Amino acid sequence: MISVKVPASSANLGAGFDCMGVALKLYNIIEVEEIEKGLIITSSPDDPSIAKDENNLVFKAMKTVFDEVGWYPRGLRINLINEIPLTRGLGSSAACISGGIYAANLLSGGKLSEEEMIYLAAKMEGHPDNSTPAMIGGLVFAVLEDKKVNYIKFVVPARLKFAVFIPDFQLSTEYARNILPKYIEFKDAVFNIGRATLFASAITTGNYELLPAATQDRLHQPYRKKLIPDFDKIVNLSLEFGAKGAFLSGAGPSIIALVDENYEIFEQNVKNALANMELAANWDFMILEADNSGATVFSVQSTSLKR
Ligand SMILES: Nc1ncnc2c1ncn2[C@@H]1O[C@H](COP(=O)(O)OP(=O)(O)O)[C@@H](O)[C@H]1O
Ligand SMILES: N[C@@H](CCOP(=O)(O)O)C(=O)O
Repeated sequence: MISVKVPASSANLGAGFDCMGVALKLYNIIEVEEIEKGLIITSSPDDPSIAKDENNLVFKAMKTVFDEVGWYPRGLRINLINEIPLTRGLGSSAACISGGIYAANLLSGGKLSEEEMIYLAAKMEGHPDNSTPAMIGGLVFAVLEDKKVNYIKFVVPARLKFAVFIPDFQLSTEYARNILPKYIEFKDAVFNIGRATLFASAITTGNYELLPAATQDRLHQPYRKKLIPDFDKIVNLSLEFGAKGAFLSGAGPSIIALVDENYEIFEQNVKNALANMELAANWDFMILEADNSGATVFSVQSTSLKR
């Protein structure tokens, strides 16, 4: 049996719609083994939206690898141990896709290179901003081209923390993409290019004072925040308590605030504020570090199946 550990991810990071994302230290574990025949899928905790048949996202990702390399297991057992909350903008689907591809490649003899796995994952997800950090870790700048992903991985220092606000309601990425406008104004494109470029420079040079300005966005947040009650309240309280920027995580509904050395005071202030605020939903709060490793083998046990 092969166990793979794959991180959550937060995409966009303010201005970098579909091209910037970071892996976070919150994980799913995918256990896979070849069996005599059939497909057995188990999951804990279980969730009705996790398919137990060929529609399961991890299985679908594994199948793209088997089709690519022309090797198929006789049967397959998949066990999912999920820590990443579903449909909250923390890359649960990208974790399934990148983790499934990584596990299938190991099971089928490691024929695909890292670059090939990154490309397959981004193609399946439709954008490379979650799948690439889920695969290789770090904070990634990535563009999906015809046959490859062009990307740069930045190893995030432990000093930078990601304060994550997770509400008790879901928002599917598909829905949150469909409500975006087909066209945007030239000035809004210019606004985002400037901020995304500034973000890339500021984060990689440690100029965190620039991050509140560099994480402003006009491409997706103005539209999506209407679907997230109290979005502005949470962003504003984070900035008041000294966050270096606060924005929607992926397509939402989770919100991320960037915090550096003073994260313990920040955490205390936020917890007190959340306990005393009138909010439409319940919001979970946790402080995470970036994961700089991506999908990794957790354990390998030899299987009794003989070919
Ligand atoms: N652990 C899992 N196992 C199987 N499918 C999953 C798992 N986690 C997420 N998914 C699938 O991904 C969907 C959520 O994807 P998406 O809407 O993109 O949200 P997210 O922001 O969490 O990636 C779920 O409805 C489910 O179909
Ligand atoms: N760039 C995508 C990112 C979606 O991330 P997810 O974690 O919500 O799946 C978008 O903004 O649609």
